[in-house]
Amino acid sequence: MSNIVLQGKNITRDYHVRGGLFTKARTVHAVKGVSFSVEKGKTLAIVGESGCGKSTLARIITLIDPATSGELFIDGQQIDISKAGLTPELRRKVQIIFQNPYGSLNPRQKIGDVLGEPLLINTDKSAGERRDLAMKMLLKVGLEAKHFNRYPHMFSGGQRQRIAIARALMLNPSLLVLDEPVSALDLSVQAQVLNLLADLQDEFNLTYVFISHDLSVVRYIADEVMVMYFGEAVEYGSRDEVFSNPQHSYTKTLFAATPRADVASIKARLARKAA
Ligand SMILES: Nc1ncnc2c1ncn2[C@@H]1O[C@H](COP(=O)(O)OP(=O)(O)OP(=O)(O)O)[C@@H](O)[C@H]1O
Repeated sequence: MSNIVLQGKNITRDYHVRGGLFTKARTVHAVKGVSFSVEKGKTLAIVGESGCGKSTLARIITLIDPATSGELFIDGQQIDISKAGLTPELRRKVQIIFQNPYGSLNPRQKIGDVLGEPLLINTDKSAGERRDLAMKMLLKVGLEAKHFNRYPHMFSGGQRQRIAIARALMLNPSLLVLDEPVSALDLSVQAQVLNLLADLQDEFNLTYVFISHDLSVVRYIADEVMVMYFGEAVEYGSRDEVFSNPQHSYTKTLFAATPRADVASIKARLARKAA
């Protein structure tokens, strides 16, 4: 059996922007024929500067937005990406985590209910089973039992991202798309959340697509790296290949502009934790 969880072939997305009083109508080629594949238990990082098309690609992979053309396969099954919307089966398999989880947490819902909701909607588990599984997951992501009955505003940014991760895992997905998941967090909290993601990946054999503009984070988390530039994948390979021998002039410029201190700091923290 193939070990590929996610495969994209020639994915393209054009946006038609209507003209205004002083501007002409135009087409934005946000994603231009991008292909990739990710094996089970591995992380593909998609990196590039603002506007390069990485979020558009994340929204296509999670069927939040349709593609203009191209093919997408999840667990070997071809998905119709010409229109948006996940089927119930795919909703179990594919989950997305955004930069700011607060926007997707209902301020009037207690965390226990936030975590139980995917089970309520997608399974026929009893209230007691949902409660037990929600509590288990809460502890798994490093939160405490006392947090179960608290509301989203009572948590820090890092804790909210842990809640979002816990909620995403409630249905045992095979693929997690993480769109700038640590960008809004302080560096020390970033390291903790990255560490948690790495632990969960090991434990559940999760597959990640990790979208980031931050090379130091990508260097830590990725197995494979795809660099996007104006909608195109200009570089694609294993992390070590891409970082040690970048081929495209854009990648070289991007790397030259990245401070190395961040990587060292994150690694040092992770090493301390592991010790
Ligand atoms: N709904 C839309 N309508 C028109 N153009 C869009 C739309 N969404 C994105 N774009 C354009 O598509 C291109 C890619 O945008 P996208 O958000 O995917 O980039 P990004 O690399 O994720 O940037 P950022 O990190 O700032 O979100 C940009 O030029 C953007 O302006």
